[in-house]
Amino acid sequence: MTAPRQTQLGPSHPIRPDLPALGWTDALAATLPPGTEPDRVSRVDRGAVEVLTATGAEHARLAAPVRRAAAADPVALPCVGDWVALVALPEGRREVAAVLPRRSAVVRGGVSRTSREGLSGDGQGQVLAANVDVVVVAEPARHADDLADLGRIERLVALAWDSGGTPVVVLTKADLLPGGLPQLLADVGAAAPGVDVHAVSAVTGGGVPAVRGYLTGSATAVVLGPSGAGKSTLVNALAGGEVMPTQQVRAADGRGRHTTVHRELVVLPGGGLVIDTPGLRRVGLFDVGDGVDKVFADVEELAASCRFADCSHRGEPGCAVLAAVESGELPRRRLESWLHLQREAAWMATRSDVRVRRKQARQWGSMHRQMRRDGVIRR
Ligand SMILES: Nc1nc2c(ncn2[C@@H]2O[C@H](COP(=O)(O)OP(=O)(O)OP(=O)(O)O)[C@@H](O)[C@H]2O)c(=O)[nH]1
Ligand SMILES: [Zn+2]
Repeated sequence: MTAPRQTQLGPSHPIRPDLPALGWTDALAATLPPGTEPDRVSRVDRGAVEVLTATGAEHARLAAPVRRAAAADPVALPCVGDWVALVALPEGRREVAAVLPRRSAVVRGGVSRTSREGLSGDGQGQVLAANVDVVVVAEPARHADDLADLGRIERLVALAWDSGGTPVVVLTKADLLPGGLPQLLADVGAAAPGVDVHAVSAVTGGGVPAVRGYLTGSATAVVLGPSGAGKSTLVNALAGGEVMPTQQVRAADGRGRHTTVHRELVVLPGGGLVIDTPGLRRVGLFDVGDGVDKVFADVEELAASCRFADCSHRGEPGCAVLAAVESGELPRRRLESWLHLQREAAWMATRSDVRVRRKQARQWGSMHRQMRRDGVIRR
């Protein structure tokens, strides 16, 4: 967190006692437009958000400037975990006048219909969660006959690093793989160097306290992973009760929808917050930073000692990366995964317009100026 700045808040925006528990800080308070009140988005529905208040959840519409900004760039849409500035409307309802600056955001690309190699053709991104401290990458230790998908873990951990949060890999359903766990933990550790890896089981409860350990104070975690990974089950285990319906429960109620539909922010009774998300199918990189380099730090190090600085690691003489593959030190799968994600990251990085707009969306200043022009807020 940057150095908190003391601000003078008028009587129109009193800070309710529950806000710090939701993660409200002096640094955020310093960005709150005059005449507005802060709240944290717990859920997003088409064109409206649900915010957490001292007395429960409240729906709020988006003010015109927010709608316009989102039409130009979906990244500007308020998202679960966002802090928003609300203005009271005459009819007693409240409206989202601005999205406050995000200190972290999990943004995925590749969500548009026009795609090239499965990547977003128009460079638009989608914010999956905002203001998270920890990004839990949930991957089943075992799913049917398959073991955890290391490539999917590498991709999601790269996305997590680029969010500004700290990735943590959680291997779920550990009870389904009693004998093979130590080897799998070692393999996952090698696929995500420098990242904590935990095995959890909702059946035995094992590993859940370790995950809860990340959620002290007002820390916020988001759980990402494929459908059926056990994300909602994990959120319930963390909350110590059925706050999110799981696939099992949804199947039992016979309503036909077995997966989580909304991203939702859950306040944990013992402190901390966790965001449950629907299963992810395709996740493109978007806000490309050094996430891929971090996930493949070991391969980057090897590549630094290739004979040619521009080695493509495809067969040049003196290639240290291929030598490591041949000696068995580096799995070929990991080399392919690295090359693939590097290509994708390079392609996204050429979309400079994306980076510029992304930065704008992070900065609330432009939206604030627009709101003043539109008379949504005074001063
Ligand atoms: N054996 C075992 N089954 C589990 C465990 N965790 C979850 N499951 C089961 O796996 C299924 C999927 O769990 P969910 O929590 O609904 O999965 P999800 O990741 O939230 O799925 P989506 O909502 O579709 O994204 C359910 O039938 C759970 O009972 C576990 O630790 N062990
Ligand atoms: Zn090489």
